[in-house]
Amino acid sequence: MNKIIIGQHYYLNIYTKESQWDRPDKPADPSGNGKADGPEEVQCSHLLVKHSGSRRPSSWREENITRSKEEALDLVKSYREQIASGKATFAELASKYSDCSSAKRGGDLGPFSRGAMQKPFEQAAFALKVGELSSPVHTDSGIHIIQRTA
Ligand SMILES: N=C(N)NCCC[C@H](NC(=O)[C@@H]1CCC/C1=C/[C@H](COP(=O)(O)O)NC=O)C(N)=O
Repeated sequence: MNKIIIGQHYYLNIYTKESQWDRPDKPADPSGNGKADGPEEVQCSHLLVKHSGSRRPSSWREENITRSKEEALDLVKSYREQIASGKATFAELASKYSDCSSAKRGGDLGPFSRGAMQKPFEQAAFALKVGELSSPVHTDSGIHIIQRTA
């Protein structure tokens, strides 16, 4: 049975909601990543470029997608460079060029937990800080750039 000592302070991490008697030895991490296993849920936008090897080589943009994987990677790299350099916004390019129906929402996939997306996508998404842009990510769908938005 835990002893309650009247008047003894305890410390509450307002981000992870964890409490402890001992004085914390470092400031709490506002991203709530104080937990070893990171966030429960993230929100991301993505720009998907499909290729002939995609699990479904078709999209709202193109009935039958025949570009090679190499061509898709070149496109993804050029889009990433335009976004990273501020020449274009993520939403502008995703809404024009993404081979996913989320293009209509500037690439927004909404919030999702682990288990919703294909593993390579999930691993990359959960490793991003809010606002961060991923490197090109390969899944069975094609090649993605991911931006974590929440
Ligand atoms: N929960 C939300 N918002 N939607 C369900 C997502 C289902 C999930 N989808 C993916 O993993 C691919 C890669 C990341 C985004 C994504 C989008 C795909 C890509 O296009 P497709 O290869 O399907 O033609 N279009 C929709 O599913 C899956 N487990 O297959």
